[in-house]
Amino acid sequence: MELHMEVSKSYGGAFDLKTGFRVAGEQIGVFGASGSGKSTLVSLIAGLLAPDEGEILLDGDCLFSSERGINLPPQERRIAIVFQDSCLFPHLTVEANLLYGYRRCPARQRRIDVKSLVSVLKLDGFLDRCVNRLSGGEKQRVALGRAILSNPRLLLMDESLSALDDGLKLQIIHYLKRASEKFGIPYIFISHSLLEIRLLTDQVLAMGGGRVLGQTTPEQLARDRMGQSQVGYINLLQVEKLRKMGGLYVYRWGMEEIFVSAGNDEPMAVLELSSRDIILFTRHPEAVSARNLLKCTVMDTFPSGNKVGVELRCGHETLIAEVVVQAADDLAIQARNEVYAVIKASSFRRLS
Ligand SMILES: Nc1ncnc2c1ncn2[C@@H]1O[C@H](COP(=O)(O)OP(=O)(O)OP(=O)(O)O)[C@@H](O)[C@H]1O
Repeated sequence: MELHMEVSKSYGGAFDLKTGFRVAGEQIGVFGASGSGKSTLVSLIAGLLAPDEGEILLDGDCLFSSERGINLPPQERRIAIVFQDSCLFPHLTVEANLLYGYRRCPARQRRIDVKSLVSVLKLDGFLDRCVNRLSGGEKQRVALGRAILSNPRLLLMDESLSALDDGLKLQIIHYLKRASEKFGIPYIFISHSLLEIRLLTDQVLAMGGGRVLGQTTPEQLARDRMGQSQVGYINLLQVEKLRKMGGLYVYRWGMEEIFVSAGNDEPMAVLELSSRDIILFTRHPEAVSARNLLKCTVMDTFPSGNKVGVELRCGHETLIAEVVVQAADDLAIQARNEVYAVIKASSFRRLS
């Protein structure tokens, strides 16, 4: 998918969006603070709003051009949107909701097999049920299914996962990536959650004040924001449960065993760990109360605000820690040094 936008839109002087960018890829994120113009951008792409002037090209096809007098209506753009609120037809069943767009799509354009989509989204058991009797996460899966079945050339998701709890969010993220890859549907995912952007996209447009400020990777964005973020850089650890021991859960993380307070009995989990909760020692610390002591190699350091980020290699895994500039100087932390990372069992948060 390639999108080119060179547009301006003013809400009567209250807010101006003025932006020009070209982005190519299948899993694109739009990240920005509340009020930065993300939803406005989405509405312009979908045709729900018309720019004051400019041009929008999708895969070379003109969706809007003030110069050529082109403004394709939304239904001719073949772009589906999923909002935060699933916006289903309340009087229809799951199946009728799912098939709404599908039936309106000309038979020759239908390339998605309904059965396999229903199975990917794990909606098999719900088809006859009225959507009023579904949980929030189930409704959101139906909304995604309906959007995908409309066979769009592009799927737009505007804060589609914001209202869900972490467990459901991860489940849906998993479905979404599979569905997008399996059916070849590119998406643009809009969020103010860096975590969601990191889990779902591989490149990001950063928005601020009605402008696209730049294009980067989710990883780079997370590193750049580490110093100014209240929560630092959030490491995401894919772990496998080994056993329970003395009130703690023991997980396998790469080649390491880690001790975690907030575990559960699921065999797999994703754990969050803030860069702020990792304490670095240049020599082996004796007698520490923290349950996790990991021997690591410093791979790189990077500035982020008034902090220094430290990229650590721990077996085959990577961790990002942060220290203040003074500490980085005092400890002479630099690439290829060996350090010990000390982490309390209570510092991990379970996402799933
Ligand atoms: N119809 C409108 N008329 C006037 N101002 C508007 C209108 N719609 C949005 N705005 C303003 O435009 C700015 C951008 O709004 P937009 O919804 O695009 O931001 P956003 O980045 O999606 O925010 P959020 O993350 O809070 O949804 C905001 O200041 C908003 O108040």
